[in-house]
Amino acid sequence: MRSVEDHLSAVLALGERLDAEQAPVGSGYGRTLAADVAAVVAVPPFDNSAMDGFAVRAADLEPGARLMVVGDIPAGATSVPWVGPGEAARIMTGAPMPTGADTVVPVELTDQPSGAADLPATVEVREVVTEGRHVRGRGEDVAVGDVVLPAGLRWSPAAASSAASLGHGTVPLVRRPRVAVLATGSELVAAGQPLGFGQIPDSNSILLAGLCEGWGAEVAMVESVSDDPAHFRAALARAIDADLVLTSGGVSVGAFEVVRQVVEGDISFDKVAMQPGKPQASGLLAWPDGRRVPMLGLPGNPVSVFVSAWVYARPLLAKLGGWSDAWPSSLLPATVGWSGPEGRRQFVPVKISEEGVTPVHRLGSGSHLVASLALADGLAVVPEDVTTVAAGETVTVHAL
Ligand SMILES: Nc1nc2c(c(=O)[nH]1)N[C@H]1C(S)=C(S)[C@@H](COP(=O)(O)OP(=O)(O)OC[C@H]3O[C@@H](n4cnc5c(N)ncnc54)[C@H](O)[C@@H]3O)O[C@H]1N2
Ligand code: MOO
Repeated sequence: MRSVEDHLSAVLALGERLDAEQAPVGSGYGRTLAADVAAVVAVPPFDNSAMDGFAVRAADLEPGARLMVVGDIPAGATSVPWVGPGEAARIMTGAPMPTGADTVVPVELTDQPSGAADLPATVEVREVVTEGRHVRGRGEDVAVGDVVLPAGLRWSPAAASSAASLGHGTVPLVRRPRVAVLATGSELVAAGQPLGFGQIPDSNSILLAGLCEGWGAEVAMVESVSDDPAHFRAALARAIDADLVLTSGGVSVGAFEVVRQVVEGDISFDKVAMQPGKPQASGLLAWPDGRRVPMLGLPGNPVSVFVSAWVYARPLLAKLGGWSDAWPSSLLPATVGWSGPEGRRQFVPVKISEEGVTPVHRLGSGSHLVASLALADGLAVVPEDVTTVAAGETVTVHAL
């Protein structure tokens, strides 16, 4: 049997980071910045006032000083007056500093009323401030040419606002990986539809599509197909634009394993030393146009799908999309004991609480226990050579 690490290496070898394209700064959240972004304008772009008040010369300031008001400077003003000795200009927050002035006295420290008021002829300074106070200098945050956003940054609203402030309208973002999800099984019925004998609701396609979207991929196609090879072949042909094809089911050793029947050869079928998730298919699909596209064939059992997606699909998508595949873990005590298989790494969906971790189902890591998955906020990992976990023992737990 293949180790989890060996299978992960094989999976990660299937793809490279996708190309980047220029995208408007206010779009593409979750995608990865492909190149360093430097400031093309200074931040702030000009000396401006940090307060509503009066721009003055510090040399004129003393309690009770009365200054001549020579102009009004709202934010957005395209010209500014000259402020000479003994003079002041009314100025608003964000407005450009007038030449001659070096300091701003907030309106509250003068004899003038706050709020909408006519421009006064003179202003009396009641409280003195130090030279340069309340002036935001050009480039004091960032100078032109400074690299502020490093390549590899995951795009976010904060990054977008920063890029806009640095003078950019577009930035190079790695293309979002497009995923095609194909759930196989003749027993599958769409969610909410009545079940005939032997039928079950298709939950895997919903699970995989949602997980991939949450990790930052674009789900380009979600289909449920029967175990008829012709149906599966036709569905695969519709997935031709995907960067990753994810299937569920049909990879084991039964008589009607549709995924195996259609793609074995290009795709390899392996037994991986993990539970759940033992049968795994992976490889490059060969499209008629000559392109080779990664495919992961996950086992059909719902918990196997969940675990396999977290352990293999998530890092491969991270590699395609250019973002980090870090998966934080911590050591936490088990609140109850459980057992696991010998020679296979066990992944147990758990609930994390103050006391420690508790399997979300009394049957532990059983691969068909789909209903309680929703309660899991962690995946406990029990090493291959450990077959029992006792209450109070610590286990490694990944956050979900
Ligand atoms: N003789 C052996 N039989 C099996 C072995 C083995 O080693 N020898 N391995 C078992 C393990 S472990 C797993 S996991 C499964 C994987 O089988 P498949 O990937 O071929 O999956 P299916 O047989 O198609 O389905 C398994 C199970 O999951 C249900 N299922 C499938 N698709 C969905 C879906 N979209 N939504 C909800 N549930 C789904 C399906 O009805 C089956 O109950 O093989 C074991 N057998
Ligand atoms: O390995 Mo299967 O994935 O136990 O259920």
